[in-house]
Amino acid sequence: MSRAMMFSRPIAEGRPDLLMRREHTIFGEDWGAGGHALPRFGVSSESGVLDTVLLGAPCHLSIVPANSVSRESLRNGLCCSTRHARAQHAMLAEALAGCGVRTHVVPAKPDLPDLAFTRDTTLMTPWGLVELRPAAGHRRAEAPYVAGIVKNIGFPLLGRIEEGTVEGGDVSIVRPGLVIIGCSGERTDEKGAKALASIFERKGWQAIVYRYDPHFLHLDTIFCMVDSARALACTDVLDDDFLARLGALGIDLVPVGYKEARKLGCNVLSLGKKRILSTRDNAHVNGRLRALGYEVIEADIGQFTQCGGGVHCLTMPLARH
Ligand SMILES: NC(=[NH2+])NCCC[C@H](N)C(=O)O
Repeated sequence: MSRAMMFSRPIAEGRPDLLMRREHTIFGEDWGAGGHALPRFGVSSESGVLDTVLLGAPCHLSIVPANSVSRESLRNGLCCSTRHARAQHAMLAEALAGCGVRTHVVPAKPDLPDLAFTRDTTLMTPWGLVELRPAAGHRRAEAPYVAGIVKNIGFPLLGRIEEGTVEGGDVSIVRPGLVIIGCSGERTDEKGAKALASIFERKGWQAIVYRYDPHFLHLDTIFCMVDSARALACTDVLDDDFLARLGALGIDLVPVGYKEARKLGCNVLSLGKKRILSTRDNAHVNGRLRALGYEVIEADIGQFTQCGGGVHCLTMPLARH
């Protein structure tokens, strides 16, 4: 699909009110004479070249005992330094910018301690942004807040999840036409998974719902695409039927151990063109990726991993080529 198609077609589909402007649509931010600028948007895979990403300011980050990793951090007496978190986050943003990725940052809000984990509250699809429905009580208010900011920047909203609960860490847009939705029953539940699946199915996509144990916070802590046909996978944890299904879908798996997954070793962000943004603490996983020919860019994000989230959780792609 040409770049122009990729970004212009969904605009018309997601925003019927913009149909009339379709003829002015040129790839990028140019709407032609008299039109409003609409940023590049649309994500149809986890590994297309990353153009634009959403980050959230971590000024009020704290370790909320809402997942197994963060509870362990608290047991071990760890705590957050917001100064340190901000410095690490700035480095992450710099690493992205250094790779040619545009970033938008959602401003911090005192009552939203996990706002930096932008992955979970909204989801950019090929057709526009979906406001998700977090299950975690302390994260519920993030979704409308973040969706409002993204809309104000100029990105089109496709809709919102109104039934059940869905968090974006459970969504893997594997490749055009195929999405996998993790469902632990705690963060993403059956109703929410179904509601999100139907958005994709209505567009002719296959949506696979994978049920797993809620000990693991989100699917992206145990399974993460690094390429159109390769994923990091905590193979000891993922069940055999699912592993077989991934194999049948032509997805090659790079095994990641349970302890590495707890350190968010699976939780990487593909920048496309065999470039992976990963956590500095996961030397073993990074080494394996390098041996497979990937360029691995390491980010020191210890302040965030102790809260249970890694690079994938801290980033929500808004546009990929
Ligand atoms: N996509 C992810 N895995 N996000 C991690 C979010 C971590 C956050 N502390 C929470 O419990 O909600």
